[in-house]
Amino acid sequence: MISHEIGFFLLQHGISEDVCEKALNETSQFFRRPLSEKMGKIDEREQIEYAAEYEQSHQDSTGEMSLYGRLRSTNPWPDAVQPSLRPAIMEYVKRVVDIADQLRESMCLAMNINPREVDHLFGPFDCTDPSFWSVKLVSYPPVPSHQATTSGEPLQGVGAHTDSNFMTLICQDSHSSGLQVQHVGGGWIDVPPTEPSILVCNIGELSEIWSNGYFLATPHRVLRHSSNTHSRTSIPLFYNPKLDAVIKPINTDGLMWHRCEQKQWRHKNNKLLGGVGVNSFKSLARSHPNMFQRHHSDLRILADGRIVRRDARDNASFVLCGLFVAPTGRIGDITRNGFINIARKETARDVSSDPIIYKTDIGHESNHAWEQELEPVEKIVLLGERHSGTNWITYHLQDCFSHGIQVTPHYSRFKHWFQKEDLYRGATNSAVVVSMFRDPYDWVWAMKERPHHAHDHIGLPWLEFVTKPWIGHRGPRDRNITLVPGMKENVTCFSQFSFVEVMPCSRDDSPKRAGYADYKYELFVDGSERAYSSIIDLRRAKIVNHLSVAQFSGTKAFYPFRYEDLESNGTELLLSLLERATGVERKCNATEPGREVRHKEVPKDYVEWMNKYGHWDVEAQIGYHRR
Ligand SMILES: O=C(O)CCC(=O)C(=O)O
Ligand SMILES: [Fe+2]
Repeated sequence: MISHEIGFFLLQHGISEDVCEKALNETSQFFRRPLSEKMGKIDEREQIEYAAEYEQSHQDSTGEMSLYGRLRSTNPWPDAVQPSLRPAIMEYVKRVVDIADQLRESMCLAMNINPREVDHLFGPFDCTDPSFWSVKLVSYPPVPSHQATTSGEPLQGVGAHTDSNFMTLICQDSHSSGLQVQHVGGGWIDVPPTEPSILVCNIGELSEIWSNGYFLATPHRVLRHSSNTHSRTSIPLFYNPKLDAVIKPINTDGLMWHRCEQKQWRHKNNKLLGGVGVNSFKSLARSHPNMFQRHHSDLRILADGRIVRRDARDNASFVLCGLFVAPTGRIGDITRNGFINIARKETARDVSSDPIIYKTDIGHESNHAWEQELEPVEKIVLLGERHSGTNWITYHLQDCFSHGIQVTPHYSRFKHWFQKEDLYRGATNSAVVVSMFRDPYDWVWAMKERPHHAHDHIGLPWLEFVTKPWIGHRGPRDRNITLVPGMKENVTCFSQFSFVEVMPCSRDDSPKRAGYADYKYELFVDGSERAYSSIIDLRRAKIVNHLSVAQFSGTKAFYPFRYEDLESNGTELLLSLLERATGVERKCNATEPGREVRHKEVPKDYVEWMNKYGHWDVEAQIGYHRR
């Protein structure tokens, strides 16, 4: 066995080739059916998943059903549209599970242990408590010509991941390629298309736990090559011990091998879980977060992969896989804790009330979740406009977390500015973002008193300040840019703004003024070179923009907070959310609750003006209302 560095190998299996071929043919026939029959929609890959069937739900010894016990269910086969699918796949599963049983014996022998010592962890195929296998029928559509890049770069089929189960055996397409395995150096090795007489085998995380690292779960991915003219079909069989089995490391003292370093991509929160049931349930929740949320709305997954019942606080708001999901499904629902729920776009289609995925599903969603699982959280980012308490919180968070993770006021741009998803793509792959807001009456007044960056607004009486268009002027450098044809369109200004997004564009046109920083006015985010008509409109756009950061692909968790709540409730909630999301333990004390926030003393007619002209629909999304 050579699975210490790369847990992948090809196996000449000896089952009748007919069995694999039939299963592959039935699978590709199924995926050629019209969408209505497949009950899904095409994305990077289409998949349909079946698992070991159980007669009835299982009660554990305490009389209460374990949470993962919900996995015990039956499979809805598409017998009505393709009756030949079920027997072909079940025959395949049975034969491949048998091979997996034999491989498991070989693994025991390789580690000098008696195979009979682990028999109790696995169950015969046809019994009431079988080994918990699952099988995926997968089809990766070819790259459509309009998506093909000129360089022929492949598209993603499945992002890099390790399998969480014990061992995976795959009968795959003999024509179309795509599967790749990562070697310890980080590069990728192609698995060539293989004949049906071959099974591609790979070690899963449970084997890694069991063998104490002797066998390694190895990252792999699937690419969609534009050279593939047909869909690539594959049928991974995920072999597992019994659902109730708990896998513990064996004693490997007598074994000699070169132990690989823990891979960098394994985030410390992505713990290897030895319980087969909890591990499988975690995998389901992470691969299909939306569906999990829909069918198990009383549960939630913690950052470390454990699934628990919600407690009272979570009824207000919770984080699933780094996404904010509103229990009410509404956007901008403010909770007592002072943070808002933002419902992420739903990409999953509805499934029946069946608690487990046995229907065609969308690959995209699961790919995304896998990537999240593999990428460590890189940084805590703090965003917020001027005068929103961001400095205080940045220092506090640096104090608490810098020993374990970077805390920074920069995301795609510095904290105050409009954020843009496609800037620095790749540079920030996984950030936990804290976005701060301040009471609109106090914020506008504070800006009036000290308009950082907005030098043309210094020293104005309040009415003039709030009604003056939010616009600056360009300088000689900017004017030169406009004189050169094509330059304005191509130039990049400071903070990665384009020319039409900021005034001025050139750093030389942006003088500093003591106490007011450099001169800079942001224009409309839509690139029309229009200015916001006042600070109120700028504020509205900024709130919308900073909330949209929750949807950025690099945002793994998003916590909007009102400055006033942090002051009066203390920072305990924020710190515990960040600990959960990053896995880094704080080295500081939360601030004490009970600090009174004193609002600014402002004239009555200013309040009336704000009541009349503030954008209260958007303010309500972050929990601010008319006085
Ligand atoms: O399609 C394949 O060949 C592999 C798919 C895979 O890695 C998975 O579903 O875990
Ligand atoms: Fe896999």
